[in-house]
Amino acid sequence: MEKIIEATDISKIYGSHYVGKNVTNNPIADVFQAKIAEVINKVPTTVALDHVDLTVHRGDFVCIMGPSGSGKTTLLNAISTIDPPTKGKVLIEGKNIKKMGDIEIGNFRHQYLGFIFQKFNLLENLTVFENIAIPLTIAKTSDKEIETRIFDIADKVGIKELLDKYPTECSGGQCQRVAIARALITNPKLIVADEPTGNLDSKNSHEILQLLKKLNKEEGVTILMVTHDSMIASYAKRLLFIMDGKIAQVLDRGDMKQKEFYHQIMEITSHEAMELLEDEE
Ligand SMILES: Nc1ncnc2c1ncn2[C@@H]1O[C@H](COP(=O)(O)OP(=O)(O)OP(=O)(O)O)[C@@H](O)[C@H]1O
Repeated sequence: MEKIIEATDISKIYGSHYVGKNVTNNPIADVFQAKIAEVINKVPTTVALDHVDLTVHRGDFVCIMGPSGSGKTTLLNAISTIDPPTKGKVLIEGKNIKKMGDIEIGNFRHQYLGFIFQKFNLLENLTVFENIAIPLTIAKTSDKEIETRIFDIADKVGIKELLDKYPTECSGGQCQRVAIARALITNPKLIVADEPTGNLDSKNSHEILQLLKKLNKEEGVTILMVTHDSMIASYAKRLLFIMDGKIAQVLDRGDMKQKEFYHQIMEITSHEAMELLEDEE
């Protein structure tokens, strides 16, 4: 199967160690540099990702779960060009993202990736139509094509009647559908979703996941999603549990029914929760 993402041995270290180099031949500058090193090195380093390997194939629906601070968002950002890893290699469609310049990264994101965030990130002074059109306008797509594509995608995600409204006139669930339409409008190879239902109630969360599932099944859209919610995670085909920056466990759904998969996920997450509880006296 075709590989969309191949991340090999990636690590992310925040607050890296700085060594002042006495290369200036200027004693005042050298003292100044040593002082800077001293201050910077007081900031503790965090190993947010620790030698992680991850491969995502075309048509996958992968979910990343794990406790708060375990490195879920860092992993998502590291493999989606938002914040590259400190060490290791990330290939998207065979292209090494570390070797790209800013302009190339911008074009690459536009061409290959669609982002969905918890906070929707819609522009409030633009209509729903205009919000979805943003990526196409930037790519100088003709007005006629923009219209055709927006009507098509609006139909697929169920927001045809909202196109003339402003985001402030839409509900949370509707706003997330708009954000999904905007993410899909360029036909990206990969949808990257960070807690896409974090701002929604459970009914809307399930509707959004049904939509993502349908897009994955019927349109072959590849999805990589972070969630802390076991029920939401049970929509995925593969689950990665991350712990202290490492992939601690991988769970494949295979032929399992969603309920059965959910029970397996619950078993793992409740075990984690149990470890946080103190024994009774
Ligand atoms: N920009 C940053 N600078 C320094 N440390 C950071 C930065 N971003 C994240 N971290 C640290 O890296 C670790 C992983 O953070 P990350 O946001 O990936 O966790 P997470 O699993 O997504 O957490 P949550 O579920 O709470 O959103 C944490 O210890 C966090 O404090």
